Amino acid sequence: MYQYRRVIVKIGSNVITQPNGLPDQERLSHLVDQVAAISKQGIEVILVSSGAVASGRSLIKVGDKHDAVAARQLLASIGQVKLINTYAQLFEKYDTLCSQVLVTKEDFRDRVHYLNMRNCLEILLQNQVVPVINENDVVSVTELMFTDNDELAGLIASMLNAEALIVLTNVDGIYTGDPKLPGSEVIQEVTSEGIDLSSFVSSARSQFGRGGMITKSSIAHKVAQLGITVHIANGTTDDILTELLAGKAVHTRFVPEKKKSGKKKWLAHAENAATGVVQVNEGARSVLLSNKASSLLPVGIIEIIADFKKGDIIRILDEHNKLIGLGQAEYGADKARELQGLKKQRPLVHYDYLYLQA
Ligand SMILES: Nc1ncnc2c1ncn2[C@@H]1O[C@H](COP(=O)(O)OP(=O)(O)O)[C@@H](O)[C@H]1O
Ligand SMILES: N[C@@H](CCC(=O)OP(=O)(O)O)C(=O)O
Repeated sequence: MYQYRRVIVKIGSNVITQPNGLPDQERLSHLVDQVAAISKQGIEVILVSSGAVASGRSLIKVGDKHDAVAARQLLASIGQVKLINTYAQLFEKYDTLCSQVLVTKEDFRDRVHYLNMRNCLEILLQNQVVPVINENDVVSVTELMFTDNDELAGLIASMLNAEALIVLTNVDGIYTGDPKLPGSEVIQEVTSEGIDLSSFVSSARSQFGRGGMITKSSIAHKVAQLGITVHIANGTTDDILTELLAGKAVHTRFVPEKKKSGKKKWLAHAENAATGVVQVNEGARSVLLSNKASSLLPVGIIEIIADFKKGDIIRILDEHNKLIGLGQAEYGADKARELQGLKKQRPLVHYDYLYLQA
């Protein structure tokens, strides 16, 4: 039995799309029934729902004169109207309002913008509204795109301090091999020191999925590291949400580590907003990655690789150029070069504004 107060539920394209590419209205309706049931238990639910492109396919035939990006924009822009209206009608049966929130990666880059979005979502939840979030496919093309809605769901779970992220896909969880092969089994629990999933997870994606299990498992790892439980389960299984929360559904659960602060959660997803890059020596690396709460001190810095200003987000590399963390700089690159290698100097990044990943 899982006791959660706030849960993000991500619904993948394949869960609500029929094999012919059209929306699966029955599945959508059953999922809303389940969301209504768990909301009645006092759990706040936020939906991150794919399905705009699929819904668009049911309304318009895209000629081959458009490239893939234009076709996706066309289908998603038309389809989102149908998708959100379907949700609104389904929630109306429970006297529940839902809302539409369309975002791009840019919305998470700037902290003020990020906080504005978070405030709006909190106000919606305070008014018992179910936010239905999706990527704004009309404007987020190429570099502005999330890898897929798994990444978006991870960002939202971190932003709203959810206790759990439930990722609904079209398989029971992460398998020990190709889910279609008879010998493959569902991996039911994943811990940070546990098995390396990369040998099990192939780049294969389902018919309408975008990210595949590779993005799902890497996002799940990162979110669990921030202290949020991640469940990957089969959204096409009847009663999956209610059964999972009751501890009865076979699925993959990522065990959460110690809860990180809101600022650290924001930093964890902020690599795209980073400007500066600094390289630290082995001594600094081992202190930073130890369980001791340490700030990044100039004595451990061996090179300022890319410039930055006070307050910027910087990437922290070890001697092998591996990213070990992200942090907010207390002062700019010029000052950092002056203090580089010196003892007893002000930290470049204070511990509270430092996110580290082994
Ligand atoms: N080890 C694995 N276990 C389970 N699924 C896997 C694995 N490796 C690859 N996959 C594929 O990942 C797909 C789910 O990801 P994706 O297609 O992005 O779905 P969604 O639309 O839910 O995001 C599965 O349908 C399966 O084909
Ligand atoms: N914004 C897109 C979402 C695409 C996407 O991320 O799909 P999936 O990998 O199935 O979650 C849509 O609504 O179709």
